[in-house]
Amino acid sequence: MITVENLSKRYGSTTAVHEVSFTVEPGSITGFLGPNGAGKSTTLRMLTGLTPPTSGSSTIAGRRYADLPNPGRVVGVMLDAAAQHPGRTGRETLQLNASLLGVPKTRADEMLEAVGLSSAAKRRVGQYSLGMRQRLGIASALLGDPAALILDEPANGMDPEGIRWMRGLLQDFASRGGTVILSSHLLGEVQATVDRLVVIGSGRIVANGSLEELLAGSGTLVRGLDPAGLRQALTTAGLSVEPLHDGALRVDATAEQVGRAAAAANQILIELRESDSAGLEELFFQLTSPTAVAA
Ligand SMILES: Nc1ncnc2c1ncn2[C@@H]1O[C@H](COP(=O)(O)OP(=O)(O)OP(=O)(O)O)[C@@H](O)[C@H]1O
Repeated sequence: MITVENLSKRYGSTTAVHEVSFTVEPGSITGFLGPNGAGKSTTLRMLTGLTPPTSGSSTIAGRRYADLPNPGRVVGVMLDAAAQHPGRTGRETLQLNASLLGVPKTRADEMLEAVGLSSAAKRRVGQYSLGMRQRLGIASALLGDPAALILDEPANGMDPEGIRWMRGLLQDFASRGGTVILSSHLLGEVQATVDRLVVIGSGRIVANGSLEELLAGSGTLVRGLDPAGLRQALTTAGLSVEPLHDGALRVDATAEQVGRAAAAANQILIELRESDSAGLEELFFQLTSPTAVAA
């Protein structure tokens, strides 16, 4: 289990992370979602002892990262796949990391196999694509056979096939009781992979729950020919309405309730969809927009 309690980080007058708290349970994959600059990397760096927090604390398997005697055997970390030494081959990279961790060097080839890089084992990392470096980073994180994984933007640079592959690998890891947190700035990239979401905007947690809960909470999206008239009609019908951009409205009701209320007021609908991923994406943008966070 990973716990984060009231973590804050200030850089001078900039608050990068403000009182962030959440837990990541074993057997689950949590997506840590937020736009660029939201505070994801800073939070993950604090969690892995690379950045000292201004206040607050975090633990992995019940201990602070700095107190883990051999952290790589407890938690696999990939924060910057591009940071691997470009002059070493994939195999050398993993063999070196294996010796640092105190695991047999043979683990290197096993992990290369596990991430589909066996045929590129002897190539220099500098010649790897970003997607291949992500795979190598994941292999490196898995070397110590840890119970938890912390991955910063692992899908970045991966093609759809790579993302599908990663999904299978992480779901298998979690199904064996592993704890996974992975960050992303794109909901669509991780939506099919994660069970839970922690959404961060401008350094603050703005949503936290299972994908199901958040989907249900995203309500119904509706758009009408006459946005103001439609809003009025829905409000009059007693429904809770939140205007989104482009004249769309988010309503805390089923599509049928929205359709009926609109029909009763002779409002013409041009779009009506219930709590699907598009609705969640919209909600995500709403939640993380600077104005929403400031409100
Ligand atoms: N070392 C630093 N010094 C000063 N400000 C920093 C430092 N590191 C991060 N920040 C600021 O903290 C905020 C959060 O940055 P962070 O990198 O954690 O965001 P992020 O969600 O990971 O974004 P991205 O997806 O772009 O990596 C940003 O405003 C950033 O400019």
